[in-house]
Amino acid sequence: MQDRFVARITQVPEILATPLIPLLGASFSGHISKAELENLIADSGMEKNELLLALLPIAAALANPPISDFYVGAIAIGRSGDLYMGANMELAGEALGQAVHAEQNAISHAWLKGEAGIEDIIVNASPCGHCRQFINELVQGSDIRIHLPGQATAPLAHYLPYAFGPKDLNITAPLLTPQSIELALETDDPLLIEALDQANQSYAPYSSNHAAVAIETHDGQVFVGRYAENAAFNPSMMPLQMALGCLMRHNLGFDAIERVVLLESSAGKISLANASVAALCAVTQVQLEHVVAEPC
Ligand SMILES: O=c1ccn([C@H]2C[C@H](O)[C@@H](CO)O2)c(=O)[nH]1
Ligand SMILES: [Zn+2]
Repeated sequence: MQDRFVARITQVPEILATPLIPLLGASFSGHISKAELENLIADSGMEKNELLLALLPIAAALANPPISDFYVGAIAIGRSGDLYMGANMELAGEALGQAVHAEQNAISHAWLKGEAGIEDIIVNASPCGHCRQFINELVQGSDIRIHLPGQATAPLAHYLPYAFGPKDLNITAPLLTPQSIELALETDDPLLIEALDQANQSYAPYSSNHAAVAIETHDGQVFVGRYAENAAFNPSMMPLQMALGCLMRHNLGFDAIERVVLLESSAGKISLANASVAALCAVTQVQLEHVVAEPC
């Protein structure tokens, strides 16, 4: 079991901790497959919703909150039935607006793994207004079931009545709808090719700035983030933060970073370069490589 789970596992009921511990080895990064979940239900004898809430201390253990020291854990359940954990990530020394909420990290985790819909979100603290707004941007967002400790499960519409959302801006394909953008770039650099592939799956209906970040670590691993815009603009999730969230889930420190590429469209009404440089400076001295690709 990884060190970060040692203290947290004591908060998990023993009937669940026993079958869970073998999953929390070195490679665990917050993903539990549907089959693994079914085994946990069978082995623990716990009811599913009770078990999901009982997993939250493990999700919270993925957090990196150097400013607040407040650990938020979230779990998104994809249409496939797989579980995707996420936790809050704060960038020490940078503007608070550069932080990522646990719910956003869990949702982006599911998106990066190919989920085209989310059925349930489980969180250990009441989701803030910004997260409710972010969830409302998702495919069938108002129907997503929200599970909180001590509360009856209710759809997002209960937590965000009279919502503002994509439809107000005439956008009919919400976030998680598979995207197939066609940006092109002449390159044989594998990191740029990965960034291009991810940018082509990014969600930018408001600015047309299809964008992605690819991070290479010293040991050659690659972590990616796609831009995910929100109708209310400010809750949008930046690709750099999404990729840093992957590093965090994989238990890697920011000192593992070797290269960072931001690739964005030449057709965008905005650029994420300045904001990304500011966020990146907070975590590493590695310089941002900024590449612009042309729509085909
Ligand atoms: O819905 C919420 C509310 C807050 N936080 C995080 C953000 C920040 O890191 C810390 C304090 O607000 O908690 C979340 O992750 N989700
Ligand atoms: Zn929030």
